[in-house]
Amino acid sequence: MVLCTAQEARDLDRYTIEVLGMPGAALMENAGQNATRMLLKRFSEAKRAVVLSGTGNNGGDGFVVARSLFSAGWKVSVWVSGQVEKMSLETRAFYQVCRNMGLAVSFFDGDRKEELLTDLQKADVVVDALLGTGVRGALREPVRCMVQMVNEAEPGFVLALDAPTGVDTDTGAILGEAIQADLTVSFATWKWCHYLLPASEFCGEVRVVDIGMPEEAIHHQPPQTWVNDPSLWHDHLTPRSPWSHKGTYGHLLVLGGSKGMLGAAYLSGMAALKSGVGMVTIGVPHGQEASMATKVTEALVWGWPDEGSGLFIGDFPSDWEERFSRFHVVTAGPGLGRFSGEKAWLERLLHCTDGPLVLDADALNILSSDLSMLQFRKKPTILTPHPGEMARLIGGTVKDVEASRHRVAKELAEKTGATIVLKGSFTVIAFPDGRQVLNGTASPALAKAGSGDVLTGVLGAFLAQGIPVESAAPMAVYLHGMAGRLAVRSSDYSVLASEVIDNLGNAIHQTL
Ligand SMILES: NC(=O)C1=CN([C@@H]2O[C@H](COP(=O)(O)OP(=O)(O)OC[C@H]3O[C@@H](n4cnc5c(N)ncnc54)[C@H](O)[C@@H]3O)[C@@H](O)[C@H]2O)[C@@H](O)CC1
Ligand SMILES: Nc1ncnc2c1ncn2[C@@H]1O[C@H](COP(=O)(O)OP(=O)(O)O)[C@@H](O)[C@H]1O
Ligand SMILES: [K+]
Repeated sequence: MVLCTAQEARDLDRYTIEVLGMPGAALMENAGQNATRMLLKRFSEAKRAVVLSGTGNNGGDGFVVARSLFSAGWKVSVWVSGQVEKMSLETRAFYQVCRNMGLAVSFFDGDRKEELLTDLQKADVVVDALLGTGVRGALREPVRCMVQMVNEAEPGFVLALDAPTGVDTDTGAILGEAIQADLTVSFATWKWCHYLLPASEFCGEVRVVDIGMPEEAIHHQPPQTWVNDPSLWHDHLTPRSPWSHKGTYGHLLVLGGSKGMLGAAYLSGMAALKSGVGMVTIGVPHGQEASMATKVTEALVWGWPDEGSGLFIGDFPSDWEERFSRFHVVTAGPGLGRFSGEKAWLERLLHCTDGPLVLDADALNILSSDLSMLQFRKKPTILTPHPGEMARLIGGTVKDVEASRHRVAKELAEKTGATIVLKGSFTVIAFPDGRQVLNGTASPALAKAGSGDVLTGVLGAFLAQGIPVESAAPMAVYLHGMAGRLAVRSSDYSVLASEVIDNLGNAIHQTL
């Protein structure tokens, strides 16, 4: 499913209407009808509704909802935030239909506050059709006053059409005040405000409905962002062939597991094995080999120079060249630690890894000192920072990252040529060509140390199975999030990273 900026949504509408010849009124009718259907699913008995309509096309959707609820036997009153003369052509047509059918339509210019407030307080449902993607700047009167009154009246249920009035479609900022919705029905595509904070907290549940926009419009002018779902990568999640063997599914090297952080590399390695990779070698400092070997029996363990410290040192093992030719993918970071000679070590790793390379955790912190190291890479590099690591990579703060996570991820991907997986409650995957995928499958159960190490392993495993990064990254993030949800038995307080690993099989099975 596509995710649009306001401009992209306008371009899609324009192409559908002006090039494909679809009447704008038909789209508006579909939008209003499908939003009404969502409401009628929730309320089996006729209720009292107040519809607040603006003079733009969002208001037109509101008039369609008002008429449809009225026809379904609801008591409906409509309040309009401007004059008839200001209405767009289609909106005016649907306003006229409401008048012709005898619906109560009032105009609000700030004078009839008491009347509007009483109406809002009596309503079971308020439909917000004041502003949609056409909003510009801080709310002006009388819209601002109407928004404030809805929030004051605290109606039982608020349905917002396309977006709650008062949120900026593209930045997710609040334009002074915003309507607190219970349900937002978005038309044809997702919009950024449904994901970005603080706007997303005003949307309530978000459902996207079809408005009859032909797929052709989306193919003609593909937006830059997609919401993660299996249709993006399902072709690569195929049943395993009965003729396959371990060599079919790739060999992954996991580098990490320094003294005191053995568990991180273990989690990555186990997650990779549970995600179908054929073979895993875990590279740990020499002193850690025995402990790792007793912890994981299914992986090979390879000792790296450590000078007896249990930490990596800035050297490679003598047999690295011969070994490296056998690995299809390398992941480095979980439990890697910081060590002397680390920058030269990472530079060498970037040079000698001939396949995809996933960098996480301390590998990212080492990289932060000099992003130009990435310029040598010919094969895909994937960086999987959490917001703290991302802040170090861009030389900013976590606040900068969280205020605009999609923008910082896109900029870093374009600047470095790497794929960026910026983790969080909504993980953003940004590709160097500007495309992005936003993930919504995760769970706060994953907000616990070790979850990121699991993701690194899942991603490494899919890449090692030959899945291109454009599919492997969204696939790994989606299934990791789903496994996090499936791991919740009693409470999301209690989920362990190892339980997320145990549920990867269920997540894959449910998606296959
Ligand atoms: N034909 C189409 O293009 C379709 C559009 N659709 C609806 O149309 C909406 C977009 O319509 P529009 O582009 O007409 O825009 P809106 O209806 O979202 O808003 C435009 C109106 O809001 C006013 N306005 C903008 N910023 C304001 C502010 N800060 N304070 C007070 N008033 C403000 C403008 O003066 C204008 O009158 C979508 O969100 C969707 O709901 C749907 O009906 C589907 C089809
Ligand atoms: N509140 C949340 N909702 C959904 N996913 C989350 C949430 N908090 C964390 N996650 C996910 O959990 C993982 C945490 O990764 P990270 O912070 O690197 O952990 P660690 O390095 O300790 O393993 C990421 O995939 C992130 O997207
Ligand atoms: K709205």
